[in-house]
Amino acid sequence: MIGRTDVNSVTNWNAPLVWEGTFDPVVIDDIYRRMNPRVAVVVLAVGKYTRFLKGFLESGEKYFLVGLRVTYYIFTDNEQDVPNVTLSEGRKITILPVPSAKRWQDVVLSKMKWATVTIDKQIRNEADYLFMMDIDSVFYNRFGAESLSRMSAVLHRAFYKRDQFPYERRPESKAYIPAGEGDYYYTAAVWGGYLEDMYRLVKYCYEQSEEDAKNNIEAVWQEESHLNKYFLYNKPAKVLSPEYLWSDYETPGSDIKLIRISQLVKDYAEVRPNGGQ
Ligand SMILES: CC(=O)N[C@H]1[C@@H](OP(=O)(O)OP(=O)(O)OC[C@H]2O[C@@H](n3ccc(=O)[nH]c3=O)[C@H](O)[C@@H]2O)O[C@H](CO)[C@H](O)[C@@H]1O
Ligand SMILES: [Mn+2]
Repeated sequence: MIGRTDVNSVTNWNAPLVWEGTFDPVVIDDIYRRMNPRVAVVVLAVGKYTRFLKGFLESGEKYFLVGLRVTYYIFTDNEQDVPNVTLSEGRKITILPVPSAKRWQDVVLSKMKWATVTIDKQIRNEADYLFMMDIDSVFYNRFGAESLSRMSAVLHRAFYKRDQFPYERRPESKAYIPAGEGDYYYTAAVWGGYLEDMYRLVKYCYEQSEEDAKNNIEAVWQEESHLNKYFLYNKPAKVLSPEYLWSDYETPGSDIKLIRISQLVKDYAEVRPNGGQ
């Protein structure tokens, strides 16, 4: 392995910043397969978003933590639409019913509530690591054990080359970050870590957004704004490059050697209950 000289492979707080070429997949896989951790993946598929389940699960079986134990926790208001996907050994699906919603904003915020409640009730006894993921995504390449840590966050592809970030700037919101602060902007569409650390964080996002709701305010990027505030003051143990969440809307530059997951192109107005971006 030669390493990389065209990108930073460490953050300014000395956490690893993971890019293709900065780790040896064979060595990492060997270490983690011996430890054999149980990994939970929490996804919501509410309303028309059940259409994304098939592609997500089938590609996940090909590329996501292959050889490790994975349970997909699918929160949906439409159980009948969950496809029958053949899973590899040691992997399973758990379906959890949630109510339908009138606003997409309520769905994305409710991720934090359902994750908190279900970790308490069930997942705590079934997993060592937990990932939160958007369902409108497909795996294109290896997303392996190099992604695991106490807390791993993914750089948002639209902001990793910038120094201006779309944080919540209204002091009235719990997600408020003052101007001039902040080192990175992370996506809320993929993040993961040790079960108990993730529990603390999803609960934090849930409670902060509840506080905001009481004060009649909603953070500019919903749960993503609260997540970014948490990570500003509680640095992730590992940062994953935008390889770990790209988007089919955009062609990557030469620093992205491969795309591991990508968000699909979708008709926002058609797929969301209340339309809109
Ligand atoms: C790449 C990225 O940064 N993505 C973020 C961005 O995503 P997107 O604009 O891609 O949001 P989105 O429409 O994918 O919604 C996020 C997720 O919520 C679920 N869902 C949403 C609506 C619905 O009617 N039914 C349903 O199941 C589903 O799992 C979906 O993947 O903005 C969202 C809201 O601020 C979240 O922060 C996402 O993580
Ligand atoms: Mn999405």
